[in-house]
Amino acid sequence: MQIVSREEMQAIDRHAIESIGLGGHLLMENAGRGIFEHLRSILGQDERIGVIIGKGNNGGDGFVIARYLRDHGYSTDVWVIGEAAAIIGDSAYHKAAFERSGGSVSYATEEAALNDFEKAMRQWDVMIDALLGTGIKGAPRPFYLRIIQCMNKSQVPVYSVDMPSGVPANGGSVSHDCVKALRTYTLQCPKIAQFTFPSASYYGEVAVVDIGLPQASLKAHDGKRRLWLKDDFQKTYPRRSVFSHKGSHGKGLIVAGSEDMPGAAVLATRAALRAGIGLLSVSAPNSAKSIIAHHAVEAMYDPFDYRAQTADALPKQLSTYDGVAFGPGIGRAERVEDQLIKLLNNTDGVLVLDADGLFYLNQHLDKLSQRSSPTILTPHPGEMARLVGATIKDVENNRFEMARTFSKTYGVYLILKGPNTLVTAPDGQQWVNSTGNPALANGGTGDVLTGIVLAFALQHKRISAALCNAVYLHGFIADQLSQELSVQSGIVASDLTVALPEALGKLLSATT
Ligand SMILES: NC(=O)C1=CN([C@@H]2O[C@H](COP(=O)(O)OP(=O)(O)OC[C@H]3O[C@@H](n4cnc5c(N)ncnc54)[C@H](OP(=O)(O)O)[C@@H]3O)[C@@H](O)[C@H]2O)[C@@H](O)CC1
Ligand SMILES: Nc1ncnc2c1ncn2[C@@H]1O[C@H](COP(=O)(O)OP(=O)(O)O)[C@@H](O)[C@H]1O
Ligand SMILES: [K+]
Repeated sequence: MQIVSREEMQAIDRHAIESIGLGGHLLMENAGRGIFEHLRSILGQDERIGVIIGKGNNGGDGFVIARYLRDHGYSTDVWVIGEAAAIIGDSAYHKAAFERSGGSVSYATEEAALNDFEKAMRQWDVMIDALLGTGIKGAPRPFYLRIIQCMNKSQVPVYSVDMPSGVPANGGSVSHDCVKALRTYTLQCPKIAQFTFPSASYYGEVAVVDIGLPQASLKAHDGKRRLWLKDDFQKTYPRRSVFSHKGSHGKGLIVAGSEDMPGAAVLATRAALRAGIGLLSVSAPNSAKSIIAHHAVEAMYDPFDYRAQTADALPKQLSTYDGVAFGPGIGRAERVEDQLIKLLNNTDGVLVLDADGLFYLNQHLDKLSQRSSPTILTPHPGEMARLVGATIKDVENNRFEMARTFSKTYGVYLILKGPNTLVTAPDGQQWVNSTGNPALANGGTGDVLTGIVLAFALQHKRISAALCNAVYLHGFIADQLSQELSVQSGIVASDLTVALPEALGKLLSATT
């Protein structure tokens, strides 16, 4: 499913109307009707519904919804925020259809009308927010802002059309009030704002409504951002040949752990083994080795002198591995920087950099472009901020743009973690993960992801599919555990490694 910017959505609509010849009022009919079909399955017949309509096309969708609600016997109260004369084009077409069907409209044009509007609002059980959609420019103007504030204050559940009003479709920083929706009905394509912060926090639940935009229009303005779904996992997950052997599924090395953080190495190791890696070695200081060995008996050990303060503090035979993951629990020391440089210069296979393995990377970014085999970085927003010299807020506001620029500049695969983890390939293609929940918001879950990433990168045909599947499975395990236990806390990283095979089985056998 394509994720779009404001400009792409407008260009897609324009293409459908001008090049394909679909009328704008037809798309509006599809939008309003589609949302109505969802609403009728959740609204009680005795509920009083307020429909709040702005002067653009988002408001036009509101007129269609109001017509269907009325026709199906729902008590419907329609308010236009603005003058009657401001409703033009396709929206005026549907306003006329609504009125000719017997519907009536109230108008709130200025502050003086606010009292009446608020009085009407007190009668409502539910409201439909068709005030502003993708067409918003800047912050809502003062009167619209007052309406938005009234809506939020009222505590009446809000169902937003396309976007929670006030939210800019491209996300970014949002310092004004926006409608806080209980649910948002996204029209055809999710917008970037649904996956950046703080804009995402206004959406509530999200349902996608197909409005019949032609594939040709979607393809003509493809921003190369997609949502990665179960179906994508099932299509791309590699099935094993009966003739395969341990050498067929990748030989990996995990450089992880320290005296203070042996657990990170355990988690990454167990995850890589459970995620099906053929052969796995671990490099860790002697002080951590026995703990790791105790918890992951299947792994081998590639020893080196961890007390060495130089790049010699790495196994000698790096080239014998198909892939190396570096970072979980290694801590910060001069030696770590030396190790990073050696890995960047000397590994021929896949290189995964995570956690403190990323700490010194901002000093050595030039080395990334010189690598000829895939480099995968797995930063959380704090680590990303350090890599690009920005604030965490900047990263959260502009995840898509920032990740794309970084991946293209340095030729790396980037997994920018957090809710809706974003995977970016060196050519700029992006995929948003659709699994995971706050059960993952605790220490060690990132180490598990690193293990799965390494294992999948060595088993999939395409690295991008491997990474999307790794984050999908990681989130899916957490979703399964949260569902089974009915909690989103108390699930710890090692639970994920135990639950991995069963979750994978469910994922592969589930029908979409
Ligand atoms: N045919 C199609 O394209 C289809 C579109 N569809 C629907 O249309 C939506 C996009 O419609 P849109 O482009 O008309 O923009 P919309 O979100 O209604 O807002 C624009 C209006 O708001 C105003 N306004 C702007 N900024 C403002 C501010 N800061 N504060 C206050 N007001 C502000 C602006 O006024 P102006 O600046 O022109 O004075 C203008 O009147 C889209 O989300 C989807 O729901 C579907 O029906 C499918 C077919
Ligand atoms: N609220 C959330 N919803 C979904 N996934 C989350 C959430 N919070 C954290 N995660 C996921 O949990 C993992 C945490 O990784 P990280 O921050 O590196 O933790 P650690 O370094 O302690 O292992 C990431 O995969 C991240 O995407
Ligand atoms: K809206």
